[in-house]
Amino acid sequence: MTDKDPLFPQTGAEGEPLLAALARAPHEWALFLDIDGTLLDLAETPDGIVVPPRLPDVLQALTRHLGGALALVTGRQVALADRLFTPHRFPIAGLHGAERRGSDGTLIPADRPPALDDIRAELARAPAALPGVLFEDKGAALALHYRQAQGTRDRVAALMEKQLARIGEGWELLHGKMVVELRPAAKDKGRALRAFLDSEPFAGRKPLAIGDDVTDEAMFAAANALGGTSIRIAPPDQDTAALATLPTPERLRQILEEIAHER
Ligand SMILES: O=P(O)(O)OC[C@H]1O[C@H](O[C@H]2O[C@H](CO)[C@@H](O)[C@H](O)[C@H]2O)[C@H](O)[C@@H](O)[C@@H]1O
Repeated sequence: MTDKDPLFPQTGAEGEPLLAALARAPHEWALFLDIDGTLLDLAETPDGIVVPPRLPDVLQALTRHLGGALALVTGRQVALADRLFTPHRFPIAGLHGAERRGSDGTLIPADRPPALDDIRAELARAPAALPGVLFEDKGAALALHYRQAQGTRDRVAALMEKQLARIGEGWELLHGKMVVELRPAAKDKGRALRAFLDSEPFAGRKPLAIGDDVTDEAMFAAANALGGTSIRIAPPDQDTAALATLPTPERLRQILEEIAHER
């Protein structure tokens, strides 16, 4: 093991043994899965993602093996994620934890203050001034993507800083993968994971959190602190709180499918 920043204790360990441990004792574990860059390959645009045809059924089979203790934890809206994995609906935290639906099926929505509407209108005009930038309206959160206009990163960040100053307390900017998002600050993926573990059928299980991005770090830290573990889809030398890595979403999907078929 090399000396690491204490904030980022990852050892370069591979994630596969952790998933093997979950496969051996599914009644002991709760599985928390990010979507973009983790279950799904990243795409050039938010709408460009492709859900491999077998994936929804694989997740459904895993949910059964885990006694229902599988949740999606995503920056997407819950409604959008439901469409991705139709016909199945999973327990889920959306908008990076700002909205959440537990296994009883009740959605706790995110607050959507009227002040957000003026900002929505301004950000919707941004692509006209910044060609290649995409505006994503997520209802209670707003995002500007610059994957197709990487030279605009600083201008996108400055425009989003301006919106943050307008809306004031209780909001934050998240800098994800070629995206800047304005979202409610009070809830994050770590708090969402903790809320799932306070309820059935997650309670009493060890969390395994899998994500790929800086926005997943709170979830990794929570899983580690609660006696569980975490995997980041990233190169082995990535600075992260996750305790292990896997190289690609494709490898993760292969392993999940193997576990689903083994059972
Ligand atoms: O928490 P996640 O499920 O990982 O969602 C994070 C964000 O994912 C999406 O944006 C990212 O994926 C896009 C499609 O691959 C890509 O084009 C973009 O550059 C990425 O940032 C989504 O659009 C966001 O709303 C999510 O917050």
